[in-house]
Amino acid sequence: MAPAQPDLDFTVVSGPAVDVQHLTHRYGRTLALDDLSWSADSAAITCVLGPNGAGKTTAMEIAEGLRRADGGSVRVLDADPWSASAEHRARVGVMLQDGGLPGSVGAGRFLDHVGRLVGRSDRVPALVDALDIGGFVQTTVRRLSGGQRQRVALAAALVGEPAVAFLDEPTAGLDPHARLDVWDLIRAERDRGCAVIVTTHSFEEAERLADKVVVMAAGRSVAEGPVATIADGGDLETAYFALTRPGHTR
Ligand SMILES: Nc1ncnc2c1ncn2[C@@H]1O[C@H](COP(=O)(O)OP(=O)(O)OP(=O)(O)O)[C@@H](O)[C@H]1O
Repeated sequence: MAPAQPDLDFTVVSGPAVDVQHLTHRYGRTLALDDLSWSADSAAITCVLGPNGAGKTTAMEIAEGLRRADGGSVRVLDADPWSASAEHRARVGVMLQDGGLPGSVGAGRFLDHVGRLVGRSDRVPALVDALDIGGFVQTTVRRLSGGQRQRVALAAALVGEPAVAFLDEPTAGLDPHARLDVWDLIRAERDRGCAVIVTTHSFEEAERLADKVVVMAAGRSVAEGPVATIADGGDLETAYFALTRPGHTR
């Protein structure tokens, strides 16, 4: 459960940390988002589930301020992420699906660089420890395994102690130990007050982590709520298949 009193000051934010309302987005003739609405609270983990192509990454990119929606609105920490200030962006952590890390830089050097950039070098050692990065800090990013690279990308997303963190499939391809480390870290971020938004294809991950689940299909939200509410006495997997089968409507 989320703690009642997070230790960060979020007094400037009223309502949800992330509020997506009636978003639409097209890529040419592909309708990627079709009247999508959902929200995510501070001090809570929101897991976004949905089939390939459901629009999860598109919605995240819009909320991160990397892409502009065709219609609808998105508010992150009470600001429009597309036109938000540098100060706002510094409060938002982003872990992209393909990492976006510089290949020729050592993992430790890269994290040190990001830590200095956001003025939180002090956070780097704890993240290196929590994600078991110590064994490969000297290795250049391009020589890291996929799972190691992912852990570095996650550390980089969290080093600034963000108020909102968007994590796109943070545990995909990780070994079971690393996955537990990442889950513990995500819970710790939630417990200090962060709104953590995680896209995943893992029912186990959603069941173990989520304070709230958003199920997307064909560019829309087809269910939103705690796992127990969505599963409705059954399991999440069964509910998911019923909600996301082709032709399903709310
Ligand atoms: N840059 C792009 N150009 C054209 N079409 C795109 C682009 N990005 C996404 N799409 C299309 O938009 C739709 C939504 O894609 P998106 O990547 O948002 O889905 P997703 O739910 O994140 O999928 P996955 O689970 O595979 O990561 C898909 O039909 C996809 O082919």
